[in-house]
Amino acid sequence: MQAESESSSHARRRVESGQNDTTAQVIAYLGPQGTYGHQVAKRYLSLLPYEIASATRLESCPTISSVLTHRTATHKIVPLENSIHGSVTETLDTLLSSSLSSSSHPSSSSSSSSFPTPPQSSSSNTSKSIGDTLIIGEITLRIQHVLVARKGVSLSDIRWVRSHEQALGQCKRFLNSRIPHAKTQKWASTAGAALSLLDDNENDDLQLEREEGAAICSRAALDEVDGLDIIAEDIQDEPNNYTRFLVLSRHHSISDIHIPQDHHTSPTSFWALETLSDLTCNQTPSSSGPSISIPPLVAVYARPAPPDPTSPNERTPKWFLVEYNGAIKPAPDTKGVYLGVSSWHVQVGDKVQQNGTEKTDADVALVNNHA
Ligand SMILES: O=C(O)C(=O)Cc1ccccc1
Repeated sequence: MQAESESSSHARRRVESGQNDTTAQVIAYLGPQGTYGHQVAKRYLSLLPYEIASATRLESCPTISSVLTHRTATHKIVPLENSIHGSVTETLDTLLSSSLSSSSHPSSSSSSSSFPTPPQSSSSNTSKSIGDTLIIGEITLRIQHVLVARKGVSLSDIRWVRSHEQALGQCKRFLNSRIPHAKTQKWASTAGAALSLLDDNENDDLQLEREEGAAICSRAALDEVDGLDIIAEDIQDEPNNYTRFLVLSRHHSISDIHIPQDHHTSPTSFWALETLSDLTCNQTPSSSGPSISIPPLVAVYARPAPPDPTSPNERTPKWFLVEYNGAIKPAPDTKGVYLGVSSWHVQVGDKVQQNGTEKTDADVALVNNHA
């Protein structure tokens, strides 16, 4: 593992002074090995200073929510959004539900308060955020999917395809045009779906025939298993297909966060909000009405919230994950729950040069093409 000089000496000082117990570092990711999350976790590990990386292990979790609610992980990797299929709903739902609830969010009922003003301690009102971890950075991974099946199975045999719902959504065009009769089945992860094709004892409600099944996963998933072949490659709807993964860490204080060299970007802050009116701040009365200032928004991700039993006829309530430009740290009267600042960004995989023409079905490479 390559150490980065500046950060390594910083880390060494911390290790020597006993500030950090580097023996218990865990990076939790959506497993099993061979998922996209696993690739990102390995990349993140390679960015850590040597002293920290050598005392850090990767830990596979069965679902995205179990990554985020992992009690002891010091680092967590979760997908946030994809350039083709959009938000990763399980990530949003877990971030929002573990941060927001009427009992754990006393400020939600107050009618006016000022928006978070710059910094004090970043952990002051964050105790209910995801296991005391905060967002610290992000890694964007280029995603190229393959279709895999048991050895000897060809595309014309396929009657069902299983994968993570993001992967199924990113390959819709291929699925609809090449195997339109195939049923799709959501699975917890891409690599998990691939592995399941080999499991003869799997309790399968749909009674699916193994020889008629395929899974969408990364090429790397096949490094971990024997018995599967690639039957089509590069099957995502766009060659430029990217997923943005969040990196969360226990090390909240800026002096403890390792910022990979050359990867600084303008910071963005993440907040969980119960209502969009919590966006407003600094409401100062004036002759023309209240002037409302909202920090520059990068994105608002909305998800259904649990229904409110006291007003059953309300429109479906929503919760929001909001991303602001800048490092906006919590103040005591802050509305919403602070989830951290992404202060660095690593891009894995180059952008594909496109000549402006749309990808056709013929561009999808079929391997063992008996279709
Ligand atoms: O299932 C995986 O491999 C994941 O890491 C989740 C995912 C699935 C598809 C695209 C990006 C992330």
